[in-house]
Amino acid sequence: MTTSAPRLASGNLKLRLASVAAVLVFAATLLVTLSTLAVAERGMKAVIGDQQYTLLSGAASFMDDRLVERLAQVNALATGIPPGMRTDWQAMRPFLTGQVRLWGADEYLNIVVFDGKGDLRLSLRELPGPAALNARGTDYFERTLETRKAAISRPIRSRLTGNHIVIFSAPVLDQTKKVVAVVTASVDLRRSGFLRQISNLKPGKTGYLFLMTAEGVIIDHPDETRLFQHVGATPGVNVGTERALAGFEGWLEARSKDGSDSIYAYKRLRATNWILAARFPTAEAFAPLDAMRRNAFFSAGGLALAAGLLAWVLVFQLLAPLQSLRDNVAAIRADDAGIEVLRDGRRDEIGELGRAFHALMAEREQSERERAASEKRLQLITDNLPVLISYIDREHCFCFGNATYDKWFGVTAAALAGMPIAKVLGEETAADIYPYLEQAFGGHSVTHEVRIPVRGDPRILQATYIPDHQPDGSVAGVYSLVHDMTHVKEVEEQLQQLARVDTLTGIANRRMFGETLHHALDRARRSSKPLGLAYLDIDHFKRINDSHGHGVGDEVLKEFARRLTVGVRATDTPARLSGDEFVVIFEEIGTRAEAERLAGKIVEAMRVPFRTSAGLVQASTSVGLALSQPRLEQEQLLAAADSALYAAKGQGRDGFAFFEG
Ligand SMILES: Nc1nc2c(ncn2[C@@H]2O[C@H](COP(=O)(O)OP(=O)(O)OP(=O)(O)O)[C@@H](O)[C@H]2O)c(=O)[nH]1
Repeated sequence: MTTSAPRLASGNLKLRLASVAAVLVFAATLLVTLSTLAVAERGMKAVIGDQQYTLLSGAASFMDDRLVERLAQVNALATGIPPGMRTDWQAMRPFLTGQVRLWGADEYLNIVVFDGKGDLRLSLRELPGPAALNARGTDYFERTLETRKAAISRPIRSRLTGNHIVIFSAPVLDQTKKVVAVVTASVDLRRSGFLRQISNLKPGKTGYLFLMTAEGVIIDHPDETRLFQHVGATPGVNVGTERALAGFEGWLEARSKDGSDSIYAYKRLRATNWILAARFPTAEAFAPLDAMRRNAFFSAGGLALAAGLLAWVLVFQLLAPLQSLRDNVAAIRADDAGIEVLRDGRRDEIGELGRAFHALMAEREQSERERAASEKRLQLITDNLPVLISYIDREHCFCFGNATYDKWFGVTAAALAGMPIAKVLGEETAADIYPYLEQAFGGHSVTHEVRIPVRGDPRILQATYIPDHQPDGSVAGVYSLVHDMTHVKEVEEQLQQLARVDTLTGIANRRMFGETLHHALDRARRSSKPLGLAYLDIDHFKRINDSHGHGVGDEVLKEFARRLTVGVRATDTPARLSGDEFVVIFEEIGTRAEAERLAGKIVEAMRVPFRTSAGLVQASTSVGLALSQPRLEQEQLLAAADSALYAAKGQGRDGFAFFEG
């Protein structure tokens, strides 16, 4: 098992997953809490806003009631003036005083009566200013005159007293419904208890109510400098008030001109169309909410932290089996444990994973065993083959080699790995085989022979190089198969030798005769010394065969060849051409006489009876002689000798004849 493979990842994944789960749970809890808080805040704002508006509506209704009540009161005073008294200012005073006393209230600053032209006719209280006053041009007087109905003035700063007042006016009509007098009752807005009462409704400690006309003139405001000022007189914009002037009623959140956020509520008075407004600074309104938010934030944070921690612990525990699976796999890889530890896992997906691993590794181990066995078999075969098997890389070094290298060169397989060819086979041999190797690296299978001494014994080896082609077409290395051809070569040589020797007689056969004659003729031409050729045939050999059998015939042939061999010079070559036909090449014969002498010697030698298994056999031979000439071809020389033989036969056999060209 290899140990160079990358190590298994450490337990970071478990830690990371647990941390991610913890952070997610923490974030989710915090998010849920904060969004719930946001919803609660919105709800609370609505509650506060609605509450403000309800209170304001109550106050407005209260003011309306008071205004209408007073208007009715003044109207009742005016219409209650007896007909004879309507322009009798003197008589009117005690009447009015009596009536006002009846009301039992001190709510009016003064009751003043103007005539139809607007001139002041009667004042129940003493006026601090000039006695001559005219009401023409005032909004309440003109409106009363015009509508002949009771009216409420816009808020006014009294020219007489400097008080902030409103005036309730009612017409006094004569029988012709003409306005003959206008009764007015002035009310000090701020002292009458009319605003004071509603100011008790101010929201919180920093909130307040304010009142303005439909046109935006401030009637009541805690900041006295703004009284009777238009709202626009203070720089800045209050969106709420702008909208209220445009007709909005209800509550909203807006930024005040001083820059702080507030809840504003607006309600119009029915009697005067004035706008009663409440401002409740958000800072105070939501102070409890802020505390609540802080508390909620901390408790949510705590809760989220606890939940996150819990998630962390749970995920850590859930992943523990995965950790143990990882540890088991690591132990298996380190050979500290067998794969069996994976089999008996939990009954869940991780256990499944372990069992799947086990199955996979069992299959792997099985195929590993099979591969090892097959490799062993192959190793056994290759190591016992009388063949060198190796793989040579591009650096001309052996990558591996079989045991034959050890047997032949004394280099073990372990020592061979990485060893250069030159070191194993010798520099010279290596130089001889490099060209063939290069061809193999070029992508071609190559076979060549090489002579290498193996354990001191010169051997002829045949090497075959097979390129190891890669998928990309390159050649990574070369498989080398080398076998010893020495014995084959020897046999081959023997065979070749055999092919040149006559098997029956052991002298040269026709083939060797042809080769020898060829070379002998060359030599004869170079030395200018002619050679002689004798063509021999055993006389009536058929008869010997016929009378003694073929075996005896063979014995005669063998003896004939032997006598021929011993009867000639070492430089001469006797050969059997076929059947009972023989030839002898006499090199450097010199003369015809010499040739005839030799032929005569042969004829003589063959007359001696042949000792055979069938007893002595008498035989003789006829010889045809020819001498080579410079321009005479081999075939012509042979034909000449044959022709001479024919002549010798014709002359009665047992003798020789010379070719007479
Ligand atoms: N025993 C034996 N006989 C052979 C062999 N080769 C050829 N013969 C026989 O040798 C005889 C040769 O006969 P020929 O050369 O035609 O005639 P011959 O009887 O020698 O007569 P002449 O040549 O006219 O003197 C034939 O009968 C062949 O069958 C052989 O290897 N062994």
